Amino acid sequence: MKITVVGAGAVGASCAEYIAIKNFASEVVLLDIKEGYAEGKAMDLMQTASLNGFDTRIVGSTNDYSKTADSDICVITSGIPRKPGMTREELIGINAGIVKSVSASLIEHSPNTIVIVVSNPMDTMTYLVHKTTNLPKNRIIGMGGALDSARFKYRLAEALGAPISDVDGMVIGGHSDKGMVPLTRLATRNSVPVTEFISSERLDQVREDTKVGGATLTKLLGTSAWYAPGAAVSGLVQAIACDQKKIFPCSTYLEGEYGLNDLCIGVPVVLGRNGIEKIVDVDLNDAEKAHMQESAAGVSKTNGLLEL
Ligand SMILES: NC(=O)C1=CN([C@@H]2O[C@H](COP(=O)(O)OP(=O)(O)OC[C@H]3O[C@@H](n4cnc5c(N)ncnc54)[C@H](O)[C@@H]3O)[C@@H](O)[C@H]2O)C=CC1
Ligand SMILES: O=C([O-])CC(=O)C(=O)O
Repeated sequence: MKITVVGAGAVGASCAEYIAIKNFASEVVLLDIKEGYAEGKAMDLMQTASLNGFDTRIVGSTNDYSKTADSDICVITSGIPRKPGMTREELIGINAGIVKSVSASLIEHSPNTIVIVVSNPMDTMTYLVHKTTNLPKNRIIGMGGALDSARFKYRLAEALGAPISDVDGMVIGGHSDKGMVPLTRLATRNSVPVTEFISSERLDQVREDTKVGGATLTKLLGTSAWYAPGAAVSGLVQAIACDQKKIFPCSTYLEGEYGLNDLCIGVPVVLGRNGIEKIVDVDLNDAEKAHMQESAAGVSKTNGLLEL
């Protein structure tokens, strides 16, 4: 199993590290445009192999796509991150050009690959890959909901005073400060609805804290987060590589599902060897449907800024 990660920055390197530590891939190619940077990160990571007990070979490349040839899965993290006070949508001007050229180069060398898009604004970048490449839609996956759901579980556990392993919950919708739809109604603590344990006011606070999860970290760090994003990507990569058939909320191209059309947005999907193997239809109530519609309107507005 060969995996390429483009962008050897904070998220790309974290992603390569988690993939290697999980030890399911034979090779990870890290590629960056900055001279020597990916080679340096790859060497540093390889020097953790005997310490962390993995056999995955991590190879660095300065913009040489021949090294990525025949990758089973390609992850795109190249592009600029936001600074405190910015929205993800403000990154579109620079990142659209990067994602368009990187995806074309990747597919030229790995025509059968599955692409995971991470660069922001992620739903719009996923849509861009859908519109500008000939990959089938099951092989274009946007990562956002897996991370947002992990943050939701962190906030739920905090509010419940429970271990994170006891809580379950999912965030669908757009990967943006306003567009996320944390499904509080369906969140559980060991199968019991969380509403049995906390007030609706506290649950509203969990929802709001989850939605601004990325912005909160960006304010603290001066740039956006990387550990949880890297771990979330590695979860998707593993589900595909190991044909796990796990459900994650991912950004995918919708054609009528959830009443939405012609956009990529986060909905639950089954991930396996063929990428997105099924879109799971969750029965939403009227308020949740309205939040999804609002979220979709925001994503479509950003998509409208693309020069396609
Ligand atoms: N979807 C999600 O949940 C998340 C998305 N992100 C996004 O991921 C992206 C990367 O974030 P970080 O790793 O923190 O940024 P970073 O600045 O640490 O790394 C980005 C890397 O991309 C490289 N790069 C730029 N143009 C390139 C090109 N044409 N070809 C190859 N490499 C190129 C840069 O040299 C840099 O090393 C940002 O757009 C950020 O907003 C970050 C966290 C979560
Ligand atoms: O907040 C950001 O800009 C990066 C990101 O998407 C996240 O961490 O959720």
